[in-house]
Amino acid sequence: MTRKTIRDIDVSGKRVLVRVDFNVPMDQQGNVTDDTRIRAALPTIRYLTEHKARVILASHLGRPKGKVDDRYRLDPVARRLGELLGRPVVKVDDCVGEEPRAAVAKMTPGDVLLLENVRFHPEEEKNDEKFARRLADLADIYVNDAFGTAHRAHASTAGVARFLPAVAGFLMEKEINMLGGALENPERPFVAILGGAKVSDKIKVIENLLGKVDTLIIGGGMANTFLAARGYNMGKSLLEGDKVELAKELIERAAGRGVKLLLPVDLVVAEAADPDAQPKVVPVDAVPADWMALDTGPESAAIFAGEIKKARTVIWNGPMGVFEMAPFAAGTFAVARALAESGATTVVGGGDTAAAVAKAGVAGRMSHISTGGGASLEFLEGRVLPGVAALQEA
Ligand SMILES: Nc1ncnc2c1ncn2[C@@H]1O[C@H](COP(=O)(O)OP(=O)(O)OP(=O)(O)O)[C@@H](O)[C@H]1O
Ligand SMILES: O=C(O)[C@H](O)COP(=O)(O)O
Repeated sequence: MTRKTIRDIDVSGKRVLVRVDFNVPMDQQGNVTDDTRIRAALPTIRYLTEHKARVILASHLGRPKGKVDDRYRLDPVARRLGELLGRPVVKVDDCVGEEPRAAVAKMTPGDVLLLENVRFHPEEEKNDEKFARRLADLADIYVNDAFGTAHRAHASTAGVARFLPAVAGFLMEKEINMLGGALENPERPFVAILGGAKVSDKIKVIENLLGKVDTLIIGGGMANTFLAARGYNMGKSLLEGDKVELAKELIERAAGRGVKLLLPVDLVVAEAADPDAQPKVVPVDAVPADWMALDTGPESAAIFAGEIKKARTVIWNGPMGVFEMAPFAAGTFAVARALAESGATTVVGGGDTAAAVAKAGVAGRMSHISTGGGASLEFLEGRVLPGVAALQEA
């Protein structure tokens, strides 16, 4: 799945429309509270400005449902981007029509312009051809650097590529190389760790990974359904009763394929998911009827860490417990530290998992933290993302 990138084309003097994913969290006052995704797009923007392109950035923010909504305007993003670039970023109040056209006409090589939220137009999410053409009319070249939105077949992520030479930015390239490299060509042993709340979100990911990994570690809320499939009583734990049969099948499939499947052997349980709860550690066969499992226990964490340290490639999606609450964070932090110390190629996906790695203080020690939530999950399912498929093959 190799795609052409901005290195492969001449951008000098050209108007380059760059789809970025500036869908970032903001506070009530409209300040960007986490600029990770803006920083992640800087290498592409800097390369283009240094190579004298006219850089026209497009993004969505939130889900304004096809209408102008002041809460989802991109002005705070333009301010933050200007600070990070150390140069002014012109922001216009629409993404198509007269105002953007006039602003683009005024640009000189090396300038950066940010268009308004593309989702203020209902045509964006419908991947409307006319709307895609109107976006394309602003530019000579299209660059997709929005990996986080590459699983959406929208006008600015896919449709526009029909009308312009379409290549990947550096973030898109890195995401494809790191996630794709781990999946397609991993150094072995290859270990995948899945956690988070629910099995149902990640069934296709499990199925795809079972054909690729040497070891699959399952923790977090989703482990409860697997433990129930093994016959344990999970008390009041979060559990998907309708997925227990499927979990049994997946356990059998792992065995049939020679994949080592590791589930927790002990759990941190409490009467409620409460930061002031008085938790205790129990073996998996001793969850009290009125209690719930909220973290992977210390013995499990040690077993998981031992397996991770033997690995050469590790993919991780989904925390091992309710890490947002201190009494239930130890399992997740232990796994994060094991990745940091493993010496393996470590690829982390998912918004909550990325937050957990940062909270554990080891974000800088991962090989790659994906900027995609849904996009990284769909990638791990083995799907070709529409935003990637639309780009020219290398
Ligand atoms: N044992 C558990 N019981 C209940 N909830 C749990 C348990 N273990 C983990 N969780 C919850 O799972 C959530 C994270 O799961 P999710 O699958 O959404 O992760 P992610 O894929 O990294 O994040 P995102 O979906 O935001 O990209 C966390 O909020 C965490 O509290
Ligand atoms: O944050 C994300 O996952 C992406 O920006 C996509 O947003 P969406 O789920 O609203 O399409």
